[in-house]
Amino acid sequence: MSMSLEVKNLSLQFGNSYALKDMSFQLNENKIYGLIGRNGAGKTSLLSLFASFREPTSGTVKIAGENPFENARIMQQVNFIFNKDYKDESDSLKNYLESISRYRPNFDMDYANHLVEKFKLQMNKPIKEFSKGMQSAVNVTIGLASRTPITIFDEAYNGMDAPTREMFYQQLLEDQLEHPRMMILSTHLVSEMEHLFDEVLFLNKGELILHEEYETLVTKGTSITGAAETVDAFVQAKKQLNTKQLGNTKSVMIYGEISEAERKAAQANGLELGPISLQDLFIHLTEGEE
Ligand SMILES: Nc1ncnc2c1ncn2[C@@H]1O[C@H](COP(=O)(O)OP(=O)(O)OP(=O)(O)O)[C@@H](O)[C@H]1O
Repeated sequence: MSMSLEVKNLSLQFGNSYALKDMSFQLNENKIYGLIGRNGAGKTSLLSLFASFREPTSGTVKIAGENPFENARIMQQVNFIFNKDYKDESDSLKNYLESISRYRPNFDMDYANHLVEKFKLQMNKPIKEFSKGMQSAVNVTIGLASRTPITIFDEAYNGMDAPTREMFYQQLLEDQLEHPRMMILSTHLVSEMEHLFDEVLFLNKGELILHEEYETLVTKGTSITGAAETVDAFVQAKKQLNTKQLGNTKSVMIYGEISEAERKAAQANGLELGPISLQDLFIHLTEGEE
């Protein structure tokens, strides 16, 4: 079964307000997608439609060509990892992992044990007694060890400290090499996660404002620095994201292709061209009036 995920003219309303507006895109198997957006942009709403937690108001989601809603065969192919509330979970981690392994056909218990050791979790302790960061490590262990063809991590790092997050990223990349699957990672932690992404989707106020390969995206963002008039002349026909000026020196972030001829002309005119980070692109492409 080919694990593509196709979204067409998708909208989701809560009452009169749109959480998602007329979105269309396609995701393909075995790639890692970064789903990036500010608070309230619609990330969880979108992911909950993939996980069949609700139905769209209009438009369609198709997974492997089928509507996933109340479709057990398709839902077995999707694993939605979110910040679950474990306050009533008195099962030990060991029992909990065993019960999950029964309905996740690719679940690898040896690998789960390896992750439990890496994350320094106690197998015999009730999950409700774990700290917040440890509960997130439990979620990540389940998400990785289940090896589900579509694995979704919705801000799965919640409460994890920096070394634990780093371990998560490293395990994810290593396991993806051996057992490729489609992964969707929603996050605000753009700078520390960007190295994971094959493709990036930016959501802003319920709209998909950009879907691009990571490598292409970062080459499209450029900072232009130099004498104010020369910078102004160069950027006037470009999409400008942010401007800073100190005396007569100006620096403008732009987004878009720059031809080799333009690059040479800019340098001949004394302008400096530099890369801008995905974090900067995120901040400046999604800012604006609230
Ligand atoms: N159950 C709900 N009822 C009403 N409105 C909702 C509901 N769930 C989400 N919304 C609204 O939909 C919009 C998108 O919310 P969503 O949780 O999808 O954003 P998000 O990008 O995941 O945000 P965050 O990064 O803060 O988790 C917000 O305006 C939110 O208030």
